Amino acid sequence: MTSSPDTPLLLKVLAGEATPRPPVWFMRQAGRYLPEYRALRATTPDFISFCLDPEKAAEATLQPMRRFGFDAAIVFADILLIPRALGQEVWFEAGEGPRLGALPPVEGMHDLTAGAGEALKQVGQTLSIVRSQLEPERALIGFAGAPWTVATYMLDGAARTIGKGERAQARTYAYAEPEKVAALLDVLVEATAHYLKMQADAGAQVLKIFESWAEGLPDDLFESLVLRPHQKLVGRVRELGVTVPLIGFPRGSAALAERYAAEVGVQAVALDTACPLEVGKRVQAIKPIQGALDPLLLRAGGPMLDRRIDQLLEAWGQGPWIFNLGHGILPDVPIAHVEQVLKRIGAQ
Ligand SMILES: Cc1c2[nH]c(c1CCC(=O)O)Cc1[nH]c(c(CCC(=O)O)c1C)Cc1[nH]c(c(CCC(=O)O)c1C)Cc1[nH]c(c(C)c1CCC(=O)O)C2
Repeated sequence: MTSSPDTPLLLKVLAGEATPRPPVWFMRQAGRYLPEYRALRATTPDFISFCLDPEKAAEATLQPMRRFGFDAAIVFADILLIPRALGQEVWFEAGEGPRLGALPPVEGMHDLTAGAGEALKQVGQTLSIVRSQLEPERALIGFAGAPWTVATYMLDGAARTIGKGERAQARTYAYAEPEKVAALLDVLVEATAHYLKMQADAGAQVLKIFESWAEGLPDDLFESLVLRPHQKLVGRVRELGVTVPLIGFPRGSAALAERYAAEVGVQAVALDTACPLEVGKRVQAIKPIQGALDPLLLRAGGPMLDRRIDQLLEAWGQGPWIFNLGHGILPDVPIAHVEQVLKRIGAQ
């Protein structure tokens, strides 16, 4: 099917159409590197309350679109809204990141299946506001954390290791209490499927699944904690009638990325910074890829930045590819470096 001139580049790539340049958006493109974000954020210091204020969250989503004209907007929200909606306390310590209260018993968790639950309806409102203000040629992305990544936060709770690469506590549970962890993942699959459906109904044209903690897993755990739950989630999302394309991001698992691409029914695979160009090419032979500029190179800028963009264009530019970072943008990235990238790609 050929698309209209208004069809966003991102949707064209995800549908397998050739495009004159890769679509560009950045993970965490809304956020602290933007002075306008810092000013808006200061009006609601509590981060969760900010995420659940549809007017403010929509404004934060649109800020980077106005400034840079990225090809896609990603709704301003957080993966930790799901544990909160399920009944676990979530808060953010200034300068330290997320903290979670005691894990409620799986049987007692709130049911999110009816319209994704009251605790998340604001995210749908944010999406509707953004869609009504976004030009038709820009895509709107909704998202959720993948079951294992969200589970690591739920299991690690207030532990000091939270947010560290090892996810030591959660992984120990995965070995010591496999049935309990499997039951938690099943609850998350179901809740997340309904949450993603609600987002598609509210105007999200693409949905991204963030598996930020796929890193460092031995292959048997990768299978039980990542591959199988992603397959279940994709299956449930489709059963619920969602037709929009899905992007999976199994961060830190380049060695297993081809398997992920072949075995999980997402439409595209997002690759992280450490994924070799050769591996990206092999994944690209299976389905469209997204990635994977080093966020630290974006911070550094200069000729090395141009050189790497050229390398990425050379390696991946002929196939279906969405230009992005390998992980989130850092708060101290100079705005001029973002502009440098967009110019080099031909997007500005
Ligand atoms: C693991 C994870 C989280 N949240 C998210 C992930 C997966 C992506 C990844 O791996 O980075 C996803 C996320 N979080 C946020 C977005 C918004 C949309 C966008 O990408 O612009 C998205 C897509 C806003 C946010 N989420 C958060 C901020 C910063 C908080 C602030 O503005 O005060 C933003 C803009 C807070 C957050 N939220 C989370 C952490 C660990 C932190 C603290 C770290 C930090 O401060 O950067 C959990």
